[in-house]
Amino acid sequence: MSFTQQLRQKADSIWKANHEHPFVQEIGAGTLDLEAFKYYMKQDYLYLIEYSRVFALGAFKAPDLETMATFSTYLQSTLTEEMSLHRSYAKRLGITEDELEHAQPSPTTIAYSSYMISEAQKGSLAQLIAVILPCAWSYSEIGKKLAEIPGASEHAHYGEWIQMYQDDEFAAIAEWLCTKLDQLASSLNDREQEQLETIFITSSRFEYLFWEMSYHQTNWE
Ligand SMILES: Cc1ncc(CN)c(N)n1
Repeated sequence: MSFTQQLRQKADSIWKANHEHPFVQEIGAGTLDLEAFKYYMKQDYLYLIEYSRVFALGAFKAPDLETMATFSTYLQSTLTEEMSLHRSYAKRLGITEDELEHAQPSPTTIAYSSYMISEAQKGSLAQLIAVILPCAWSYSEIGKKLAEIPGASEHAHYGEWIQMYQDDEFAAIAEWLCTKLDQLASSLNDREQEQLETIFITSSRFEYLFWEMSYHQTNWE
């Protein structure tokens, strides 16, 4: 079993909880409260700005031009394709651009984004990948699962969200990150591999907290 498959297995109970979270389930059923979705969109936009910075740091830390170019491609696709999904939803749901870019980040958004940026800045390229891998990979898994529900991808509100994350082009990001991390981990000792596992599990837990925060629309007050 590859290193990243082992990580996935170790985080399985957290990932199951993410898949089963009411926010995710109700997107699939088309019954999610639209106010919770709007709240999520705003917080996720802020999160994606920081997530993009991690791809920029990946390009900076890349050991070769091919790796640098791929990080740069995914930086670009997050800023344009993934975040235009949010911009398009915002327009449709009556959220102004100013509201989208300047929403008050919730404690969970701050904690998760700061954790990502901190690990990416202080750590190796392998640590940087371990911190963003659950983001790319779990959304791809969730998108593909929800797309199996008849009619879910055509839902008036949530269909577009499912279509974005079930796409093979989106899945390619996680696949590439897995390949890179498997290569990098193969030359690491047990202690360094355990460090990557801790980071991967922490990000997986933050993914859960992000669904929770969105479902309950929690912020400072
Ligand atoms: C919180 C979170 N995690 C991951 C993704 C997928 N890029 C996202 N949009 N938002």
